[in-house]
Amino acid sequence: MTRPARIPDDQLDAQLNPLIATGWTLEDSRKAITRTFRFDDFVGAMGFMTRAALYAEKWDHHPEWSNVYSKVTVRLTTHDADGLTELDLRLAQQMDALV
Ligand SMILES: C[C@H](O)[C@H](O)[C@H]1CNC2=NC(N)=NC(=O)C2=N1
Repeated sequence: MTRPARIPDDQLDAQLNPLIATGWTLEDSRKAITRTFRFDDFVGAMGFMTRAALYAEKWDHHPEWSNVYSKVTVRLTTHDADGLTELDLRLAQQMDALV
């Protein structure tokens, strides 16, 4: 399968703007974005992870994430491209749409 290329650095800020607005932050030398999602309880957090996981599988693009009770911390990057690609932006947008 063809993997998307890393988004050129001079285009990154413009493309990330809508995600920065919802709480994503750029990290790791501009190679990853992270956001912490907070829910009412563990069931809310697990429901989010379960729904997001279906998109991760469908798009063959998987988050790095951790869960502590009602909190889910997500880090998105494309390992194959060693940086951010459109797949990360798409998954981030989808996660935003789930909350
Ligand atoms: C073989 C398989 O398509 C690859 O390993 C996929 C799976 N999921 C992935 N997820 C992420 N976040 N980055 C990748 O490079 C990646 N590669």
